[in-house]
Amino acid sequence: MHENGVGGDKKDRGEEEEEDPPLPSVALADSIMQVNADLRPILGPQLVRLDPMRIKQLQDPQVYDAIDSLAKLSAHCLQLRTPLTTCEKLINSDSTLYLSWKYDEEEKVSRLLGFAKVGRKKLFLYDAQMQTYEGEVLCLLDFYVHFSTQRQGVGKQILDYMFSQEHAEPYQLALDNPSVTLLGFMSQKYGMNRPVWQNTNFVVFDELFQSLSAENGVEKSPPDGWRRPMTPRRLGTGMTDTRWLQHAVSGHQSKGNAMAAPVDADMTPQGALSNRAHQAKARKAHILSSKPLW
Ligand SMILES: CC(=O)SCCNC(=O)CCNC(=O)[C@H](O)C(C)(C)COP(=O)(O)OP(=O)(O)OC[C@H]1O[C@@H](n2cnc3c(N)ncnc32)[C@H](O)[C@@H]1OP(=O)(O)O
Repeated sequence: MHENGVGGDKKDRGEEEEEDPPLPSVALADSIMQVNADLRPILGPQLVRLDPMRIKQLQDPQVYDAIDSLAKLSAHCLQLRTPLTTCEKLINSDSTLYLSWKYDEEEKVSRLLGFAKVGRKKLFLYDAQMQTYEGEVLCLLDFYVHFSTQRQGVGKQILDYMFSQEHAEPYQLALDNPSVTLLGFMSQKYGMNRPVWQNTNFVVFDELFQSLSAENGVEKSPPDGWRRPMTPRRLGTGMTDTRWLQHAVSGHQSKGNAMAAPVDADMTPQGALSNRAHQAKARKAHILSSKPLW
């Protein structure tokens, strides 16, 4: 987690270039996100907002285990050694978990389908013209839908609910080191197809900066907590490219990559297997070598 709010070192996400153990089988993975109880009295609706206080109040080891297990699958999918999300970490954080789950009346079990973890972070950002911005941004820190349930609309339901609860629009969301799948999802489901990579590995969308710029010749005032330097500093040539992760992990290994979104996913085995920490380093090296910063 990035307690300093500026992206942080990827080491704290547990990213390693070591080989990971094989993915759990579908049967095992199915059983670990399942709770043999009716969680309706505990969780309430099937889309639920769990802030740290609410998670603490759950006081239900079965629910904690199920959430932790789903978060482990998320980490495994992204080739991270350590999960980004655990109930214990959540209780001691200022992040919020949005959880989708359902009760199976026939089998009398509750199943966790997916989650999104978000938090507000103070970020230092560049737009595509290398103007600098500083502000508190809603960040998507971990997002996963169980692989048996992907591409059935659950992810969109979770984010729609999250946006309504956080009173935010999709363009106001920053993505923490997103996968190609997530970039495709944001493009396809929310029309967000102009990502601006930050050297902290966060991605924001160009629309965020557009929303702050002049409209009809009138400068819009920035939202609360935002400031833009009065004299924007121009760095280098003043231009930067939209950068895509060339070899990013593209969702679950058992799923196809075809999508109707303009995302340049690498389909080679090397691309699929290489991990995001490596790409982040390569991208940073490219930025530093090709664009003089001062
Ligand atoms: C900041 C971070 O958390 S980065 C990590 C993001 N998480 C991951 O990449 C983990 C693996 N992927 C997932 O868990 C899920 O696919 C999520 C969370 C990205 C999306 O959840 P879903 O329930 O699948 O989303 P939903 O069904 O609403 O939308 C599906 C869209 O997502 C994208 N998508 C989902 N899975 C895939 C895939 N395997 N290949 C390509 N695109 C995909 C596509 O745009 C797809 O639209 P389409 O099916 O019409 O082509």
